[in-house]
Amino acid sequence: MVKDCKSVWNNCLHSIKESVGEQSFNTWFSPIEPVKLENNILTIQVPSQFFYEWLEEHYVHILRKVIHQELGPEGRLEYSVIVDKGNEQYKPFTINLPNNNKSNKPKEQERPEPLNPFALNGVDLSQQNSQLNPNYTFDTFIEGDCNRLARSAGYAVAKKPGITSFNPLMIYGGVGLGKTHLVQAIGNEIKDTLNGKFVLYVSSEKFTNQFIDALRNNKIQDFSNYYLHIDALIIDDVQFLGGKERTQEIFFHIFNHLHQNGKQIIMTSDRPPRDLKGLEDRLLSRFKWGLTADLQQPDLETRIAIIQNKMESDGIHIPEDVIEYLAYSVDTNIRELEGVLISLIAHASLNRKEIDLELAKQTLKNIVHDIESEVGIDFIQKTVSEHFAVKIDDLKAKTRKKEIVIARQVSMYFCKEHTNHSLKSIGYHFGGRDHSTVIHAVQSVNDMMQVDKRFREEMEELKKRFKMKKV
Ligand SMILES: Nc1ncnc2c1ncn2[C@@H]1O[C@H](COP(=O)(O)OP(=O)(O)OP(=O)(O)O)[C@@H](O)[C@H]1O
Repeated sequence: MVKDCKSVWNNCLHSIKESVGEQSFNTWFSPIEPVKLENNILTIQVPSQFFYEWLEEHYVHILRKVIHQELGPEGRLEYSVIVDKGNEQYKPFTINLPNNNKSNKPKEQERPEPLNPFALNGVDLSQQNSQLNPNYTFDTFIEGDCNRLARSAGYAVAKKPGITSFNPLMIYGGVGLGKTHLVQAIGNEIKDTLNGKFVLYVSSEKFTNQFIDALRNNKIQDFSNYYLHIDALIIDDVQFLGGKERTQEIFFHIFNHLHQNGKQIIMTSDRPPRDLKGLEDRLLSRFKWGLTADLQQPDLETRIAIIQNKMESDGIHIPEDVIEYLAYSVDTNIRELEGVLISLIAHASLNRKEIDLELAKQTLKNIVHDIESEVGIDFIQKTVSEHFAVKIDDLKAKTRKKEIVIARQVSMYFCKEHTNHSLKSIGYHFGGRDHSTVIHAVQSVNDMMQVDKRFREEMEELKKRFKMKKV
């Protein structure tokens, strides 16, 4: 009896259905079309390269088994894959399923109806925007020591997406330190300079939810097609993917595809890749392929510049001493600083008052009290350096001049006494010194206070300054 491709494939499907779950069957096998059967080779048509890769990775053993069942040990399977090259027509060709390590040349196939690469869950997303906030640009992102590397790497990527070795670019840092702002600035810059590029910003949470929806609605193909057509993918808060195995799996394939095709991937995380929990090793190792750059807590000067810039762009005038007061008081993160600023402005406008130091202190008493319960390292460095008449920069420099060494040790001592910073973090704020230097400084100051009455009194005076800072 002569076998035809349809009946052979139907028999294969029958066996496959018994081995895979219903959802997987509907997602990965229902869309397949048998194309022909020649010389004991069954050719099946799959909607995309991605689809082929997925089958190859997840179902190759089942496919091989059912083909051998149907066509005997010499039976083979070939794929016909629909390939989309940007705006060109689909150009189908055939890929050989690894079987007995034989391979065939690609063959042309007709595709009845092209897929819409921008359709996701029934919605045509080509009409939607990139989810980028136009206010998050490089112009509004203030540069400081805390973000210099991340910013300049981001700028390089924005000018040549997919071309620099910073692919992927991973930006990490604590809450409210500007990760989203920076990666969106990169996205906006790519869109501005490279017209027509498809840039997408998506949070990992949204990506996960879209994937779950696609699974539920049998739209995995649309989901993957959509993501595979992106020129620059910005994915925020990847730590959120931890423990979500299936989402990681599809992200892994999307990542590989985009990377192999020279597309740019930009990610953010609240911690460095080595500390990400619940992420597969193969994904983590890819995260480290490009460049990882961190965002640190901004120093005083950067905080002042951020406030000035925001007020300028909002057309609001705030006196210098108020700006400095706010910048001193709120050294945790920029979102908090912005929150305090908004409260102050609201308070002034509701009560029809001028913004001055008094109003700032009054209005922000409660908020600032919480934040100021910890005196900042910047404030200690400033106060101590003024007291000893040395430059703040010298506290962080290598110089071993006696008066500077003392000022540095005293500053470290107060940082240890009055802040919650770890020894390591304190050392970091003093030119990257290690924790043993901080221990030594604290010990030296304690020793000096024991033997030198004048020094002890001086220290008592300084201590009051830190206490007075609390409102
Ligand atoms: N360097 C900067 N210059 C100007 N504004 C900044 C800077 N860094 C952060 N901001 C502002 O601080 C706020 C918080 O930043 P953003 O939302 O980007 O932080 P995040 O690190 O993504 O926080 P989360 O981890 O909570 O998502 C935003 O309004 C942002 O514009």
